[in-house]
Amino acid sequence: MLLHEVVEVSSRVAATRSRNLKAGEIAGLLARTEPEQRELVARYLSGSLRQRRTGLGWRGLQTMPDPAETPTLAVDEVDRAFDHLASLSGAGSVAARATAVAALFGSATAEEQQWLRAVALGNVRQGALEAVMTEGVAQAAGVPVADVRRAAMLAGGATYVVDAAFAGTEALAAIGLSVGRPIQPMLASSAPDLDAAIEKLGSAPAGFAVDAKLDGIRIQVHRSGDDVVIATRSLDDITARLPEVVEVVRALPATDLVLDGEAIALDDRGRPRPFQETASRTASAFTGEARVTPYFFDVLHLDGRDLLDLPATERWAALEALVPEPHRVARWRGDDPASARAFSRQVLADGHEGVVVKAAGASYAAGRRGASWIKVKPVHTLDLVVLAVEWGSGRRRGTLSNIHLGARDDADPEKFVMLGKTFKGMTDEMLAWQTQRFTELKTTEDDWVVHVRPEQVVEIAFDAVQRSRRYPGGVALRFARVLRYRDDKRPAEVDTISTVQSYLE
Ligand SMILES: Nc1ncnc2c1ncn2[C@@H]1O[C@H](COP(=O)(O)OP(=O)(O)OP(=O)(O)O)[C@@H](O)[C@H]1O
Repeated sequence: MLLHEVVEVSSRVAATRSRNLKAGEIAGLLARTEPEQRELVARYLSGSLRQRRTGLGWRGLQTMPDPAETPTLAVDEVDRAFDHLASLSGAGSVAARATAVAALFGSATAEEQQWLRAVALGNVRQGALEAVMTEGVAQAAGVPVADVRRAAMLAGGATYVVDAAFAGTEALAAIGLSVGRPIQPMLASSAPDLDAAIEKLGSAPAGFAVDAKLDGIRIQVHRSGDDVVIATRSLDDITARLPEVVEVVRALPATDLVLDGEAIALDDRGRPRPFQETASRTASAFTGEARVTPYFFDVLHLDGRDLLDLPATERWAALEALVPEPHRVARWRGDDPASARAFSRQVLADGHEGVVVKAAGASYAAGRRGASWIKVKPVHTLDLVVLAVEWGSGRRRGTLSNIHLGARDDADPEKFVMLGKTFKGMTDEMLAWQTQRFTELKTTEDDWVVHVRPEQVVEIAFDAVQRSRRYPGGVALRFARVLRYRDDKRPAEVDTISTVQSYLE
């Protein structure tokens, strides 16, 4: 398969708003791909490489060699070139990398160069969304989409189950949780307060739990013997960054296990430190010193047994038997709302960001945002995307400071509606980071506003949503401030304009 075809299909997928057409384009290409290249082509269509690291940064890709006139690059050649790039290290690697980049990009047409550059930097806008990819794979292989979806959640994404889908429904059904391979984490829906959350659970006969919601980073930990793998919410491998978590997990009395939890930096008295300190240990751009502590809230596999489909009460009992209390999330269990409320107040008094209410009878729904986990946070927050940023003045001269915020259009996941701006809540470290990040994402610049590709997700706290004629969504945020940049979320996952409007008083 020529790269050219993948690039063409990617741009057609990006150009249409229709989910059916997108899935149809993907299905069409996969159906005409050689079997041994299908998985790779699916990866490329989703905007990612097979190689987790390439050693390439935007500086090394700033200038491009003259493009080729006609497309001749094949996808397996591209894959081999990235394998080679990923293998370069040590003395002489800078020169070797430049040579390899020149060879690869010099054989690409202008359009292919653009795509290769974006994919190498993790910036492909037209990367097919997981849901569309799932549909495309199902269509191409002629199997039910639900079967592909289930397998994809357990395998870490639809692109990993392409071969199984083409082998048929039995091969898909045989895909289970495999220790060492992260699965899509279960997500929570939200409710404005505890009573609403309990009501949303419905008449759950088995009762419910209220967990402290720790404001750290999600960790999924796999252990097989002494081998430990730690993955983030977006399934990135951060094992090497968290040796103290590896140590805790190695000490547990089991051989094989998969745990779900949160890692967080705490102060001497056990209260959460500001989120930035946890982030400074886990985000690639920072090198923080703070020690983090793992707190687990679920166990998905234990010594040869998958626990995903068991009711939560049984998984919680297994967790209690396995993980000592200092490494478990504070949890209340029962069915009395008054006592749940008292626990929830205590959690907030201890400095945590909220609670997660969980149905006791529910299985672990990998990759789903369902009604079995419901989060309640007293501070309103939204995940939004940065659309543009303004050069700062005074003390902030020379930095990109005031960010323009966008919510997602309800109908079109690639369109964003401007909601307002904020320059509040940014630490000096964040300002330095965002100045570089938004320079990389720049599309155009006028006077003092730098417009950027809408790719960076930011979590914003606010006091209220007001009606406003100033912005196209008809609403504006009151006292919006930056809580953090979120590298574990994609723009297609940010809050929609109707979610923002639902906060109108
Ligand atoms: N006890 C807990 N149980 C489940 N999730 C928890 C718990 N404590 C903290 N969390 C965090 O809360 C998140 C659950 O909310 P959700 O599924 O909506 O993810 P999110 O979009 O990352 O949410 P948020 O931005 O509120 O952290 C988890 O991803 C996890 O990182």
